[in-house]
Amino acid sequence: MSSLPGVSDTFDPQRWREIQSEDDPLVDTTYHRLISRGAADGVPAGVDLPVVRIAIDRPEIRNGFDPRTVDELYRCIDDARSTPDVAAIILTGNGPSPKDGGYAFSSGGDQRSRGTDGYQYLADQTPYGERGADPAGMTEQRRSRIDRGRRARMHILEVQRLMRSTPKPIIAAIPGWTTGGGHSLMVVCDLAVASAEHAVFKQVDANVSSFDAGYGAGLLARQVGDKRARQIFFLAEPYTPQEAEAWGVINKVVPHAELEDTAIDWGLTVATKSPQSIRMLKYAFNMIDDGIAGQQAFAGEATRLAYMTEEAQEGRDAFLQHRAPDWSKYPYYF
Ligand SMILES: CC(C)(COP(=O)(O)OP(=O)(O)OC[C@H]1O[C@@H](n2cnc3c(N)ncnc32)[C@H](O)[C@@H]1OP(=O)(O)O)[C@@H](O)C(=O)NCCC(=O)NCCSC(=O)CCC(=O)c1ccccc1C(=O)O
Repeated sequence: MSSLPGVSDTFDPQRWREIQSEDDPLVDTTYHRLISRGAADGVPAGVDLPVVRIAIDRPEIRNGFDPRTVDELYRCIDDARSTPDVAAIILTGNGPSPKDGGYAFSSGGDQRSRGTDGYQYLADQTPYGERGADPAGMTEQRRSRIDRGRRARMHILEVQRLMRSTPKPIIAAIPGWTTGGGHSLMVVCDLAVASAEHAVFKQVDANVSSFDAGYGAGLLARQVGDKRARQIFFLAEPYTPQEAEAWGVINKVVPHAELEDTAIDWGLTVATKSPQSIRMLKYAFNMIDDGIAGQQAFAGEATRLAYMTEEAQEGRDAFLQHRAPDWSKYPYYF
């Protein structure tokens, strides 16, 4: 775990305030809100800016994630998703490792926590959802079944779905190794910038008998083309940030020292755009690959837009006033 406030060598503590929960403190991740430096940001120093930074904070194991890490990622992304003045989210990995100086975005599932039916919480970790679900009088058989289901998880996939349905761009800032489930998280991010000196990509799933056959493989193929995606998975060879950029896996390679500033600049640039346009565009980009779930997300926002029209308000008012709606003012646009 990194010692705050210098959580990473590309992290500028002057630009961030920590978001922490006293009741349920984050252990495996860090969560920060961008704040103004004053004149350089055009608003008084210390004022919140519309970008957050979420980082896996397990540099000793190349930011591999276990079930608790996954719970925390979910909590942080959900908080950022539902904070109305946050426009963009940076997802990264803290580092370098205090053990050997290695950098990582994420090495994927913590293989030490992998059991026979999923990834296991350690004995001292409280599985998310444990609270309030322990009815008295439970039989031993039922308790054992529930415990087993709670303790063996595959829920990084829930994080992927949350990232996908979050109507705000998620920017991967990639300081180093990006492998396995970490590679898949990067694929699900909307934009990605990587360190020229330290980023290395390698899709190792098949080396350890795992396979992200969802977004990790399917969306990657959409991004880089079918043959290249097969190469990345079947050969599991390391590839460079320059190759990642050329193949379309990431958007840009920058000097390591500029990694987080570039991600911040992109986040702040997104924040200058129309929130409605960004929301509709993200869902539009997702829709073809997400099937009816993608259509539902886009359609929900279309419904919100429709609710803003006088025509929709006439429908609501007519119902509440026990009268027939009067559509006569509204043309059949074509
Ligand atoms: C990432 C490496 C290529 C980096 O290599 P290197 O720089 O030489 O460092 P190392 O000396 O190997 O590593 C340093 C240190 O970290 C430990 N470590 C690294 N990665 C992990 C990890 N994933 N789990 C546990 N420990 C890890 C390593 O053992 C060293 O420890 P020491 O004590 O110092 O020896 C290289 O490290 C590497 O290849 N790592 C393993 C990558 C890997 O196998 N990842 C798992 C792939 S499978 C996966 O991610 C599936 C999870 C998932 O997303 C998923 C998919 C589908 C359904 C559900 C799920 C889910 O819910 O999880």
